[in-house]
Amino acid sequence: MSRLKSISSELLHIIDALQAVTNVDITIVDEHLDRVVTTVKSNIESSRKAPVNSAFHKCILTGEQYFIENPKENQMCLNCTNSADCKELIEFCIPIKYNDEIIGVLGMCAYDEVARHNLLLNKESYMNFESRLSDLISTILSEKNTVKMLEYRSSELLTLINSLNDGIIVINDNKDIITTNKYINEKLNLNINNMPRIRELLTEKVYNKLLSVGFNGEAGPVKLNGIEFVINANPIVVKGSNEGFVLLFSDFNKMKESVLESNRKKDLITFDDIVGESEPLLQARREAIQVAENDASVLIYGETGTGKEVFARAIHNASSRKNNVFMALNCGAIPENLIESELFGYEKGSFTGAKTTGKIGKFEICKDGTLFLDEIGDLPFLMQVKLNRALEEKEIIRVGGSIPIKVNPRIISATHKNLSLLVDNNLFRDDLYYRLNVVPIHLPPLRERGYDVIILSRYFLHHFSKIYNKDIKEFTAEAEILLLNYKFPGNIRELRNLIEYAVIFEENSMIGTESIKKKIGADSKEENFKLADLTKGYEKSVILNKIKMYGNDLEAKKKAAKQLGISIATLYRKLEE
Ligand SMILES: Nc1ncnc2c1ncn2[C@@H]1O[C@H](COP(=O)(O)OP(=O)(O)OP(=O)(O)O)[C@@H](O)[C@H]1O
Repeated sequence: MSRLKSISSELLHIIDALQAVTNVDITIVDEHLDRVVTTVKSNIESSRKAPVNSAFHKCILTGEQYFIENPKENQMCLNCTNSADCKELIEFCIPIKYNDEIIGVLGMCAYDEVARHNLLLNKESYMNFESRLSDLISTILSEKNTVKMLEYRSSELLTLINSLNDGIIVINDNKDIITTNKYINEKLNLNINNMPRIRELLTEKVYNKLLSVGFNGEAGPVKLNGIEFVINANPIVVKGSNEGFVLLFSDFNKMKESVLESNRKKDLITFDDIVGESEPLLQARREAIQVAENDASVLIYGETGTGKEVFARAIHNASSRKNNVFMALNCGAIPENLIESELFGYEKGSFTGAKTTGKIGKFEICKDGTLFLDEIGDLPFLMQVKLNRALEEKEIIRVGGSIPIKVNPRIISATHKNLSLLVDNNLFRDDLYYRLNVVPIHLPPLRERGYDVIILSRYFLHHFSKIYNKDIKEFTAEAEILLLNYKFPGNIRELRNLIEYAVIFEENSMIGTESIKKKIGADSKEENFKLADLTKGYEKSVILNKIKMYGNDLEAKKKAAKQLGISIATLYRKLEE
């Protein structure tokens, strides 16, 4: 549709008014010569296109005005396709411009002598009318565009809020419901023709909570129509004044479920995923399996990278809480002033930098799940008091809030520090220590796990070969000896990174010492690689391999020793070297 046609009703008003003043007939055609509006009553005149090569046509082509006093004889009209039937006694064509473009023509035509006389008399003033006419039409078109844009934006917004998987309720300053989306209508059985007031929809407690924060913050979870919602209110501010509020209703269980889902996807770790056969690891594994079933607090001791979080996840996944959330918080990695809000959440605006909506803390998110507090030895003293109180009373209060919230997460904590020493030196509260240390589990460092280094190395080799699409299936004997002799201060994490590196850079079909040395060369001590040490390490790995094959009891070990042609005493001595 041409631009002029899109404003035809407005144009009709204009030409009616013009005709009343000028007493001449007025026609407006668009750039295709289609008549958009006309005051000419004759059906034939008003319905057909303006003729080709007419003054209208030329006006569109040139953008010039044409005043034709004697249409029948004028040179201009000679080629006009309508010249034979033309009934006009005089004609004046003014181009209509919009953004410097000719989008049509306004034509004034007289069909009787009185009108002709009128037009002639006012010729000068009509000639000056062009720019005002264009201005008028530009204004109408711009307004039309704005309205169109607003209509588009509003249906765009409506489509957007209706496609959300959260509920939206918009209320005005009087707290009347103005707009709702499809989701909340369905979940709360709302009828758009008979909306309750927001106060009737929410519980009194939640309504008052939102009111107390000026409908600019979070409330809930609240059960509405059987669903638990967390409500986030935000003001709609127009030129500095509050015109209403948008309330976002999020399904609390879905929020929890999404954390669960990401946990599940990330690593559904079970005890079967804990690789290793050394006695200290098996011992820790046995204890963890035993304690997993009940809700006792577990404190896992171990150096960095020994698998404390892996154990915590395996315990959670073997417990009755496995279908609830598991969350980890590294108490040593979070600035002291943020730990409390991370653990307990905060109300809107409780501190500089706090989100305007407030935030749920980890305690609340995994209130029925497991909270893993890593590096618990780094928890600031004041937070130890608060944590102890939360565990004792099974409730928390958000930072900046006053309402107690019931929570009951299982706590698994971990540390690489000697907590009882910290307690002796008054650096860790004893009451919290006893609460957390119900079942202590000690994870051995890799250097005390003997042949596990090789088992883990092979496990990671297989894992990364698949990931990097490499056909590397084993290590050379020298590479295994090198691994057995290295001390791995970063434990399993370091070993894992080392094997990943070696898989990426190895060009042969077996991982050799070169790829490994490239990574640990700087950290490893030269003497580790003296021939005597390498031989010892190799002997040990061969013996451990046999033990793995025959078993760990005395009879099996005797059999292994016989196979290797050494006495049982030599076997033990070589294992201890
Ligand atoms: N028994 C295991 N079998 C396989 N992989 C393991 C095992 N234990 C740990 N890992 C891997 O080693 C890395 C370190 O493990 P994790 O993060 O659990 O250690 P951590 O003791 O919690 O470390 P930190 O004290 O630094 O937080 C991870 O990549 C983990 O997947």
